[in-house]
Amino acid sequence: MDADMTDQTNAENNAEKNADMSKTGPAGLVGVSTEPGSKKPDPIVVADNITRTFGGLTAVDVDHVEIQRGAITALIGPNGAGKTTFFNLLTGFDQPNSGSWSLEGKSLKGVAPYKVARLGMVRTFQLTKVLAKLTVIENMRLGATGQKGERFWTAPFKFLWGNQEDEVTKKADELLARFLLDKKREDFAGSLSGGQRKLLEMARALMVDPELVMLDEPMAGVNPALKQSLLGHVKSLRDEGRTVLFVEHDMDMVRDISDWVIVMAQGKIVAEGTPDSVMADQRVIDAYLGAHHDTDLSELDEEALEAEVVAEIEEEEAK
Ligand SMILES: Nc1ncnc2c1ncn2[C@@H]1O[C@H](COP(=O)(O)OP(=O)(O)OP(=O)(O)O)[C@@H](O)[C@H]1O
Repeated sequence: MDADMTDQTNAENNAEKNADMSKTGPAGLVGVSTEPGSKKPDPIVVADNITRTFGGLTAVDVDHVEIQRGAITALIGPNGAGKTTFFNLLTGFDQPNSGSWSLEGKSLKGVAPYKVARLGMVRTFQLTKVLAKLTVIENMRLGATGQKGERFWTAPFKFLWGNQEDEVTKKADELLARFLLDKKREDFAGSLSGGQRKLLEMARALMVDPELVMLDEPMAGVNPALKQSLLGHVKSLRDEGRTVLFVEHDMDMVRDISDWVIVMAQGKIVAEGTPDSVMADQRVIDAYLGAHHDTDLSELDEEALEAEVVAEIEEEEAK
C-alpha cells in the first residue's frame, strides 16, 4: 500500500472513530427517543423482560432498558417502585424470575456478584456495606477482590494475592487520597460519618477499575458539605470515561448531574429523558403523586401549582 493510500485509510479509520465517539456519552443522547425502553446509540447495559416477584407482588417488570455508555443515568421513582431490586438483579445479588441482561454484550445471567464486579460492573448500597471492624485501608484492599464477604477476607487473602499485595495497597492509597480519606487510613470504618462511608464505598468500588459504577442512593444521610464533594466525584467518574447509573430521591442531585433519567413505578419503566423533560412529564408527576411520595417532591408540586396559578391568571386576564 502506498503512503497516500495509508493516509487515506488512517483518515477513514479516524473518521469512523470520531463518528463512534459522537455516539458515546452524553453527546450520544441528543435526539434519543424518550419512550420507555428507548434504544441508545452506545448501550453498555441492555436488559430484556426482567421480572421479579415476591409472593404475589411483582417488584420488577421491565420489558426493555438500555443504559448509555459514558453517561450519568439516574434511576428515579417512588418508594417501592423496584429500583433497588432492579439493581440487585443486574449485579447478581438477586435472581429474576425471567429475563436476560448483558454488560458489553456479555450475558450476566447467573453470574455471581464478585464476578460481575470483575467484569466491570460494581455497585454501592443504600445502607453502606463498609466493614465496620476493619480499617479504612483494609476495606479498600477488600474491594480489589470484587466485593467478597468478610469471611473471605480473614485468612486466605495474602496467599491469594501474593506479590499483588503491594500493587493493591498502592492503588488503595491513591484512591484514598483522591477521596480525601487518606487521613482516616488506619481508622476503623465504623468510626466514619455516614458521608465518609459513602465516599469509602465509592472509592472501594473503584478498586476493580469498573466500566460501570452503580450507586444506590449516594446522597442519603450525607451532610450538605460532603454532598458537594460526592457530586464532584460522581462527575469525575464520567469525565474519566466511566458509566454511572444511580438511584436517588434527591431531585437536586438528579437535576444537577444526570445526562439521562429513567423513571420506574410499580416495577415498570414509565418514562425516560433528559432531567428537564422527565420532571415535566405528566407520567412522572402521576407516578410520584399517585404513590404519595414522601421525600423531595416539592419541585414537582411547585411546578404543577405554578402552572395552575398561571392558567388562572390568564383566564382572569382573558375576561
Ligand atoms: N426481599 C424481599 N421480600 C419481599 N418483598 C420485597 C423484597 N425486596 C423488595 N420487596 C418489595 O418489592 C418492592 C420494590 O422494592 P424496592 O426496594 O426495590 O423499591 P425501591 O424503588 O428501591 O424503593 P425505595 O426508593 O424505597 O428504596 C417493594 O414493594 C418491596 O416491599
